[in-house]
Amino acid sequence: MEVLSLNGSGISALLDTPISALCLYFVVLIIAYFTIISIYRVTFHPLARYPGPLSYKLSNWPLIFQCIGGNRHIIHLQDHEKYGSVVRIGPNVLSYNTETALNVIYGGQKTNVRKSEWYRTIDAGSGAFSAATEIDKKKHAVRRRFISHSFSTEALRNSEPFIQDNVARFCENLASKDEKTWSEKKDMAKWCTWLGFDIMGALAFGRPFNCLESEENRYIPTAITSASKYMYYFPFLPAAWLLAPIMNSRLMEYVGGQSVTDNIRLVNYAAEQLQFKIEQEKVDKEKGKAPRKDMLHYLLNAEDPKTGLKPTPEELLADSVLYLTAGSDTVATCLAASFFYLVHNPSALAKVTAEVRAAFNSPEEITAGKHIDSLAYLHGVMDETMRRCPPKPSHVPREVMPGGITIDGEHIPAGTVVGVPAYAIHHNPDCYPDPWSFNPERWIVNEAAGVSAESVALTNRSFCPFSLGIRGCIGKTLAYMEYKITLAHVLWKYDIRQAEGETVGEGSPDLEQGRQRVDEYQMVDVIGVMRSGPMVEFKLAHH
Ligand code: HEM
Repeated sequence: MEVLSLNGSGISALLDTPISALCLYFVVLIIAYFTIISIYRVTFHPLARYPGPLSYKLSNWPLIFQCIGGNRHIIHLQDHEKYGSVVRIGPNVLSYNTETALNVIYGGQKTNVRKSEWYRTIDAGSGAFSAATEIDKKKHAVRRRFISHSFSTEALRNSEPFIQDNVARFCENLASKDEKTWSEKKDMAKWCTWLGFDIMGALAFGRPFNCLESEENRYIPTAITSASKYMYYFPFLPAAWLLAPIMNSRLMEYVGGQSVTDNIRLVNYAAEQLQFKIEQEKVDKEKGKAPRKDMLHYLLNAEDPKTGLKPTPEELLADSVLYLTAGSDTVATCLAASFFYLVHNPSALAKVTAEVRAAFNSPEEITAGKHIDSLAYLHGVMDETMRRCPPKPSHVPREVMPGGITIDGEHIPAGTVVGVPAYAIHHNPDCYPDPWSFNPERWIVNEAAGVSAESVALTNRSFCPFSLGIRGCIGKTLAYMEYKITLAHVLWKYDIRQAEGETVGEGSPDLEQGRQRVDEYQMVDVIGVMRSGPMVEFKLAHH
């Protein structure tokens, strides 16, 4: 009774307090809370001794603005240039740019990290984690086994005709059949995007998206990059995981604008493709017809041999979105960037063209396999492009698990988020001497030209466009296959050049710091990459 009466008097005292005084108490409480947190973060926090700008140590808001601004990769690089090989880029986040850190954080199967909380909200619109966003290591192992069927040797073999067919359409659309004249200029960012998307439509869902010929579905690749922007910054918002259930709601659309709308359109589009594929499989089965063996076929029929589990409908949707996004835009970025670097580096263009034309007598000979794999300069061009323009240029963040890990000789406590931004390490002169030159030769051992086996080994050890280890890209072999078949076909068939007077895709002295190199392909970092140009002309080659 006494307690009740005390509470009663406490409540009545509270009710008697004027609103203005209550507001004041509230404001004082909030200020006190943030002051204490801020002091803790810069003094007693376990990461307090790591260098970095004060604003990064206090909150994640600088990261949020970097994601929205599209310059995160440039800022990471500048921070490393200023503060050294390890920088505190958020209250709880460390960024590294050494090859040793890269291999400790991502490399080994047993590395003591997992994907960070940042991944938790990305697939909220699908109602389940995708294989790429599942944080729990055991659950991820099951999901990886599900999707691995889509990337098996058999699946890759089945993929090649779909790739060849789309590459042939790509080549036909690039130039007229009149061999005497140069074609109209083409914006290769757009054309490579449409190609990447058409290939993924055929490979994943068995459905022609026809972006190379028709406007109808071209809004989807645009929606992918726009939606990425939203998914990029959203997880850094305070209590983002609480907002996850309403991530794709009308309210968020109202607050977050076009990129939220595009995220909804993307998920709906993937759901439609998935439904189409499910029905197609049903009809084929009823008719006793062999199913079309595309990536979704393998996923729909996946069963984990260890647990007997099958993907749930929500997981199928999340992985459909994943295939659509991870598989199309990445390869498209690399292709467009290769065209940029080739037309800006005539000697590299001449060498790779000569290599491809000497290797094949006709386009029909350009197939996946040992012969194309042996073209060292073509590989050098692809790897050098991905070094300069990694399609995921910033952190793919990992959280240290209980027990901590040791990075570059220092113990990092559990709960810390760590990562190596690809763009920063790919331009670290300790790993890549003369990092701002486009130099495919650095990937090819040639003692006479001063490229030693050790330097090529370091070049490879520091290379991470696909990330590494058990959470690295499962589509890497497929991506290389698409990439090299496309480049080889175009270079075999056409002479190419940058359209006269065109600068689309280049940096400029008028732009902000980090975007001033004219010969660097400009990326807007939105998890993936938004890009424009180069503007390229084509002419049939003489054989
Ligand atoms: C040049 C092209 C590509 C690049 C640079 C690339 C890059 C990456 C990177 C960096 C990751 C790790 C992401 C993270 O940790 O957050 C990743 C994961 C993944 N990629 Fe790729 N990717 C490419 C092409 C593809 C293709 C063609 C596919 C096919 C659909 C694909 C499917 C995946 C999947 C399913 C994962 C998640 C793997 C897992 O967590 O187990 N990627 N990719």
